[in-house]
Amino acid sequence: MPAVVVDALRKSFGDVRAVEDVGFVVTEGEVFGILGPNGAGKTTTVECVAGALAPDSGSIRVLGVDPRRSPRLVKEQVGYQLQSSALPPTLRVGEAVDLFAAFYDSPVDTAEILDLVGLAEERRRPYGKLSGGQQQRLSIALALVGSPKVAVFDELTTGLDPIGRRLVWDLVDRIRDGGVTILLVTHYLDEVERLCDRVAVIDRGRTVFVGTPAQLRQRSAGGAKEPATLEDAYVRLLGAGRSGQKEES
Ligand SMILES: Nc1ncnc2c1ncn2[C@@H]1O[C@H](COP(=O)(O)OP(=O)(O)OP(=O)(O)O)[C@@H](O)[C@H]1O
Repeated sequence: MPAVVVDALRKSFGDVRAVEDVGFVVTEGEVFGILGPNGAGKTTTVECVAGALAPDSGSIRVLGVDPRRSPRLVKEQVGYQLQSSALPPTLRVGEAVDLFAAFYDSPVDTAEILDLVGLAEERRRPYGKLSGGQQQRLSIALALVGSPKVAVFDELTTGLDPIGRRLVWDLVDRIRDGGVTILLVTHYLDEVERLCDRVAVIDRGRTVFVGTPAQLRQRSAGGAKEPATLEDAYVRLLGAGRSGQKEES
């Protein structure tokens, strides 16, 4: 059974059509990247998958379950990484994990999860005193507290230094090795190459590509010379959909 199936998803906010027609299938156990320009509809899509938003139309299945029909079941199966700024600065690391653990019937052990994300030593530190990388790793811990089968990470490494990014990448590897399927919204093509088995590219609310990073390169080569980097291939793919707009040199 696929972990996540999104088909013909559509979602508007008032007059703004955030998602027009998005579809993809995520296989169990893979790290699936979601790419696209600012405002393309990536966060709206994953919020629908996590059951945080109700789609206007289209269908979503998470491990075979429709989040609209069984929101509680899906919320138990999906760990959604909270935007880090949402926590009060005086809340201690261990308290934050205990607080989130209280929402689940059988949460993971606080010490175990802090050990996994490398924050065992920071258990008594207030959230506001953590570095950006530590805050991100805490947000990952909070997403995993309920032992989800699917984890959704939205711009996990934005603003982190190279060492912090690598720590988070290693952590994503370990979470995948633990059998969790991961949806990863990102703007970084090096991150995609490092972590993702397959990606969906969303542009102006529509899926314009689904496949492996290698297929993304091949597709945008289109007979011409293969793009030098995955980022070149991605820019070329999106540029092709923008007639009348020229890339700046
Ligand atoms: N709650 C909301 N109310 C009104 N408009 C919204 C809301 N959430 C998103 N939008 C709009 O929907 C569109 C898609 O937003 P979304 O956040 O899904 O894009 P994104 O691809 O995640 O962008 P980014 O890469 O900048 O995070 C944008 O035009 C955005 O302004």
